[in-house]
Amino acid sequence: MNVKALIRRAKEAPEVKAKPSSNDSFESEPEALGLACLPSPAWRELGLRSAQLAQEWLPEASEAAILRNLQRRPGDFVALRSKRTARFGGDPGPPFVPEPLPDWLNELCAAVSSAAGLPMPNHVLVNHYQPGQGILPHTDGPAYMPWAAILSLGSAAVFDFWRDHAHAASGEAPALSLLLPPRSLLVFSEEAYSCHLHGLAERRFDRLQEVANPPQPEVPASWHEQLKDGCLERQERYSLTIRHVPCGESRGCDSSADSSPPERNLCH
Ligand SMILES: O=C(O)CCC(=O)C(=O)O
Ligand SMILES: [Fe+2]
Repeated sequence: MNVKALIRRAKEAPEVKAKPSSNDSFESEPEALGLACLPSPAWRELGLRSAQLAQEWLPEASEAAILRNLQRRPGDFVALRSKRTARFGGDPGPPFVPEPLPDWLNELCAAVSSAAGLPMPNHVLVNHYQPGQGILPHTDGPAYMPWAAILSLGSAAVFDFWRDHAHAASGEAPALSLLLPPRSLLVFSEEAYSCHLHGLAERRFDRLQEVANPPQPEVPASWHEQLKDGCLERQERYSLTIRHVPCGESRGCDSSADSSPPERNLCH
């Protein structure tokens, strides 16, 4: 049978909904994260103005709850060449087509907003990487307010900043390499957001010697199995890129929430 016939037959067949088994969590409600009273984070600025990192920001129980919430909804993800992604909050456009965030992501966004002193985020992109996968150097662009918060879950990975496209293509060392441990929150804005590129190399091992923030005073005992000759082996990692899509009249959505970034040239 050819492909057209297979498609016709699939369309004509009655829709059969898979019945979840009793231990299947697909139908269960997403969990709250318990983030109401997080202590103020200890931010560290690490070699690049307007980039700061809070290590051990998220409690382990909240990390586990986020991962369970994401694993409950495999249909939210699309597979790309080098990762899987799930988008919450709508198409950033333009035009921005806002969609409400699920309650547990609103809870996370409120905690990020209060920890980093940022406006309430309205958009979350989840990236799911297997060991060896990464994301090419890029900027997040003008669709968002000029800041991003990245929450890492499941594995540490090294996150690089590059001065510009020529630098990223030059084969030289990045302007800054940061170790993002699981449960850390990276926030970057202004120059670091608008001028620099950022990305994660597609490799299985990250060299700890090359990062601006090697583990202090020593590598945590729970990482020892992944540590070989000063290199840390990546595990499966999720990152949540938490941002705010401005919602001005010109973008075709609620102007009362207008928070378009001012036009400023920050790059030298
Ligand atoms: O996974 C990461 O840490 C980076 C994600 C990122 O740069 C993005 O979503 O734009
Ligand atoms: Fe990005």
